[in-house]
Amino acid sequence: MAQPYVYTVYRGTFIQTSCPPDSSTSPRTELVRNRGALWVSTADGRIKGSDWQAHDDQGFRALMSRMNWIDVDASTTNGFHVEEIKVKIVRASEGRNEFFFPGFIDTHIHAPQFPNVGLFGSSTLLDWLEKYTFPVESKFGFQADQLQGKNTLPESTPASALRIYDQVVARTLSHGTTCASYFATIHVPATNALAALCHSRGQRAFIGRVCMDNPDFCPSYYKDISAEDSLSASRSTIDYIHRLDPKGVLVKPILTPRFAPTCTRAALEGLGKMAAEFNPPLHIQTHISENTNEIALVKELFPEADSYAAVYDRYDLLTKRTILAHAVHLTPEERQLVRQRDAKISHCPASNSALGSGIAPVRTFLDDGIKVGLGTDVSGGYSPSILEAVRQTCLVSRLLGHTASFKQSKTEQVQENGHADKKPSLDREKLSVEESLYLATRGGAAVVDMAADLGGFDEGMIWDAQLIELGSVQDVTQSPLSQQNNGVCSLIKSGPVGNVDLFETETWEEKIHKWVWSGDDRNVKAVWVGGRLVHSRS
Ligand SMILES: O=c1[nH]c(=O)c2nc[nH]c2[nH]1
Repeated sequence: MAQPYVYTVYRGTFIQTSCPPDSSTSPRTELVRNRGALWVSTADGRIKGSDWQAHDDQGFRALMSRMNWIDVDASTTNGFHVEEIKVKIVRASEGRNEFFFPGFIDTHIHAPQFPNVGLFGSSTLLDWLEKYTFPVESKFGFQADQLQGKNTLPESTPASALRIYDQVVARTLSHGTTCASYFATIHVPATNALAALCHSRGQRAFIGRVCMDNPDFCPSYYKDISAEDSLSASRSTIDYIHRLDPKGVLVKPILTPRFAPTCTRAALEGLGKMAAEFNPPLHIQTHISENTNEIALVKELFPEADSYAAVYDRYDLLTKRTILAHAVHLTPEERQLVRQRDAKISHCPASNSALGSGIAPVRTFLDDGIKVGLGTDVSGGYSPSILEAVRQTCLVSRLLGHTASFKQSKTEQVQENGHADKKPSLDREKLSVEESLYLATRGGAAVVDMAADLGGFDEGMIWDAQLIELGSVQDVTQSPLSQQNNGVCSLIKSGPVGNVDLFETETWEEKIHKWVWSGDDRNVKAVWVGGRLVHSRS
């Protein structure tokens, strides 16, 4: 039987990001590396302390003895003294280039679209929704005609839906995603099942039942019956999640008007009121200004509003707990409104490229003081990996300054104000690896309103973390080629992991760059959420 222990003590290298990549006046975002020990309470999963002197065996022994700790795996029952505190030790190997890194936060992902990963052809947002997305999401509940003559209750969930939800949670965990803000579907039972799966697998999650009650936009086979029905269905998932996790330790509800075109005014109004009813007010997530045809449609559907952002604001849906996905084409006035309301932006570069939506001006958001995190946006996005989102964030930021619309907006600013907002320079728009990693961790934490708890290794933060293994230089003495002579072909335990090739000529910062550009889930050796081991690569 496992022996109880008070702390888990993590030993090895810890890497995290430092200051936010906002404004030219603040210091550059950097990676911070510490070597030593950090301990986490098994009672609440929070970081209780660290000792960077304990980076070698002598320093670690000194720490163990100073703290009166005893290794639970090395101790025997009769060797234990009352005053000793039992700890479990988890070690990151130097030789294998292992390090602890904060868990990734996916601020925008559609769980039911997981079967469509990689399927989007050459569609753009509105036709993609019709052709790929609504059909796959509609299968998460039973239609009335499917129920006829069958012994199936309308409140049940198809087995295939449960399988997909289980798969998406397992897959994102394996990529180091410790927290995700999920869009589910309109179906209450399946949405509740997603919440229960995250809870049992141990992934931190925001779960949103999607509201879509506008009969003029939503397909007849996939829509809420009415605004009233939409609100009461949302309320029932909220109640369920509050019963499942009363303190919201791991799983929380999030109101999810899909986007303005799918919602009637009555539904938007009801959702804004519902968010404010709770203390603290509920989180909200939606899409905004992803695609130019979508923006034109919103203008047509809501002629009374000055802008797309103003539609949400009108119904009190722009709050400090609101996550706005995409925001590719926001106007300066909309950005100002978003900033005033302290609403947050989920940047989804893979999806924006895949659906040809455009390039979001992340540097401008940050200059404006808007908080930004990263989203995979499965399945507009083709990958469930936030590491891929980090890569794409860097890449698209290098192209932004070259686009005609970007150059045009800067020219217009000069014509209007006599100067551009910031000196237009191609380099200015570029986001570095360090900045993108910041957005994937601390940035995401701010977007889900948990900046004090997640995204780093500060004392008091929750241990949501991943153990990354880059591997080592290929050991030629172990290669099958070198062993041909004696006919032995043993398993190679040294050498690279996945696609990351190291030559030991790299600085530690360069190793991180190699991880970002060439790494994947093969490099994720273990993942913890709230101190609980929730994934390990076997
Ligand atoms: O990328 C997106 N994915 C969606 O499912 C969606 N719905 C509205 N707007 C959307 N954008």
